[in-house]
Amino acid sequence: MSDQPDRPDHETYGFVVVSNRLPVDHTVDDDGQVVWQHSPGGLVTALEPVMRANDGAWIGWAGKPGLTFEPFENDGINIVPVPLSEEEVQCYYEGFSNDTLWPLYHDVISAPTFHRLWWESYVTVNRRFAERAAEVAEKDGVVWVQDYQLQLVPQYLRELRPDLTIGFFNHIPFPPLGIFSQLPWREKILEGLLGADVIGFQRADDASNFSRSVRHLLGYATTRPYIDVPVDDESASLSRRGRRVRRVVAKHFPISIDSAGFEELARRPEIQARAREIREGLGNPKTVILGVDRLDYTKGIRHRMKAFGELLADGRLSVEEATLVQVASPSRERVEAYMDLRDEIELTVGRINGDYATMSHTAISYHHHGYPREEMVALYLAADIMLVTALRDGMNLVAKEYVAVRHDNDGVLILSEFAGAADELRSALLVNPHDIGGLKNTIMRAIEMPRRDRVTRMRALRRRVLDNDVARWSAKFLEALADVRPGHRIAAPPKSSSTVTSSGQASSAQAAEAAAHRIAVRTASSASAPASGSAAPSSETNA
Ligand SMILES: O=P(O)(O)OC[C@H]1O[C@H](O[C@H]2O[C@H](CO)[C@@H](O)[C@H](O)[C@H]2O)[C@H](O)[C@@H](O)[C@@H]1O
Ligand SMILES: O=c1ccn([C@@H]2O[C@H](COP(=O)(O)OP(=O)(O)O)[C@@H](O)[C@H]2O)c(=O)[nH]1
Repeated sequence: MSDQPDRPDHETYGFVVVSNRLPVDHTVDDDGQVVWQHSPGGLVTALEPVMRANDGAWIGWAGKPGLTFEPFENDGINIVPVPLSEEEVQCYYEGFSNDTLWPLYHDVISAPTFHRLWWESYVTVNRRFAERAAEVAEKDGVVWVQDYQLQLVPQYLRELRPDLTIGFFNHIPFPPLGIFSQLPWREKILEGLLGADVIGFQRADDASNFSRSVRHLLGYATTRPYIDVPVDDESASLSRRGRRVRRVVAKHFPISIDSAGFEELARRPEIQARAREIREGLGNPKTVILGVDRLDYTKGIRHRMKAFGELLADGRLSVEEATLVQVASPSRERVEAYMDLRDEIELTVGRINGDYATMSHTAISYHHHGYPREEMVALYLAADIMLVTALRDGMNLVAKEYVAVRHDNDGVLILSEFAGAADELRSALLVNPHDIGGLKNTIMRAIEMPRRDRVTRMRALRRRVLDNDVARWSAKFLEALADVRPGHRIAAPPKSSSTVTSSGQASSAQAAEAAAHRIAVRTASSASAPASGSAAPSSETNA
């Protein structure tokens, strides 16, 4: 156990976020210049505004193997990179994280692979992230660990720095006991997570699945939302069974987006003009249907194409009436299941377009590309129907973004009941994507829905998304952390991002303020870092 020295010889922070991915990826452009590009996925979308509002540090991997960087500042965020070797990218990231845990935690839609070597790499990398967090966290600080790639970090970090308050948030589903039990290292994963003070999940079902696994596999007592973890510490509190325990909270905190930020973009004239241009480019079909996903087998892209293709085949739709725009942003491209999926989808797009497209209208406008936020907002504005058909999804922020930008109160959201967002967005048209007949009927219902009904539904959806934004999510999580360690001084500053709710109130600010009253706010020490975006690689490494 190495407690943080009172005066470390490097920058430390009162609030530290640890995630596999940093908000920026290291890329090199055609002229050989280093460009820090926005990283893919919802985790980054959600955490960026939280980090911008707080003077903390973000620890993570820069998305390329073999590179080491000094800490730097990018766009107002202090970045502390953790290196991964080529072998670790293969075994820890592509292997254990994305070919073992990802399919296992998403209903085994694809078969998970179990390799002992991958597990060993996962352990090694989790230790490295924990050690880096132990170095940069201020005494009595808050460390907030993110997602399934880092489930052992809370335990290792607690061993290294018992003074810290540790949170963990799982962005993907937590599977039912029957599925989780397949994992050869299941107890180790549970023990790893239980190093945290608060373990957050997207849905109430995820939290219940986790508590049930703890009860059955570790035999610890659970009383929702608490889990009593036995400890060898005479100062720890006594449980009802007379054992010394540390009390951990496991509950749901549905993640969200910077709703006001998205709405603000949608009100810009140039983005509205771009939306019109997109529709014109598609030949002005009566209805534009939009899908936006990482190219991932959990997203049900095949199912939605099957449904759309059948509607064209049945003659219930024509390409003049409806175009499906599918953005499939590149993801995990070296994992076999993702390569197979890409082949299958692109074959399907080719077939459907070959059969039904005309010289003036395409059936599916397919884009294997990652777009910047402004273009995403223009696409959302251009779309009459947003089609989210995930077979299983932690949350699905795309659904919330679509709602946030529709300040005209128009547009229809079709949402899979297997996406976490379906727990909150009950006024969407909810679908079971496995039921292709039902999906086809729902698409037709959305196309034919009278404006009055569309507006009623969209208004209700917007209330949810504007009131429950990402600042409120982080404030609630940090508040739960503060409650778990009463009397313990927490150095996290939970400031809010600027947000106005549908009712015109500063909801996130209020939530954050409430949290702030319960937490002794202390300003984190500031980072001395190279100028914004100017980090230079200090060495090549095979970490
Ligand atoms: O980092 P990658 O391997 O490229 O993957 C991108 C991210 O995908 C996952 O996102 C999840 O988090 C979202 C926000 O909570 C949620 O809406 C979505 O349902 C999840 O799938 C993954 O969990 C992240 O760790 C990845 O960075
Ligand atoms: O071309 C794209 C495709 C997606 N996204 C963003 O990626 C995130 C996807 O998050 P979601 O929770 O829907 O799914 P995930 O990819 O995290 O599983 C959303 O913020 C999208 O706006 C983006 O910026 N550009």
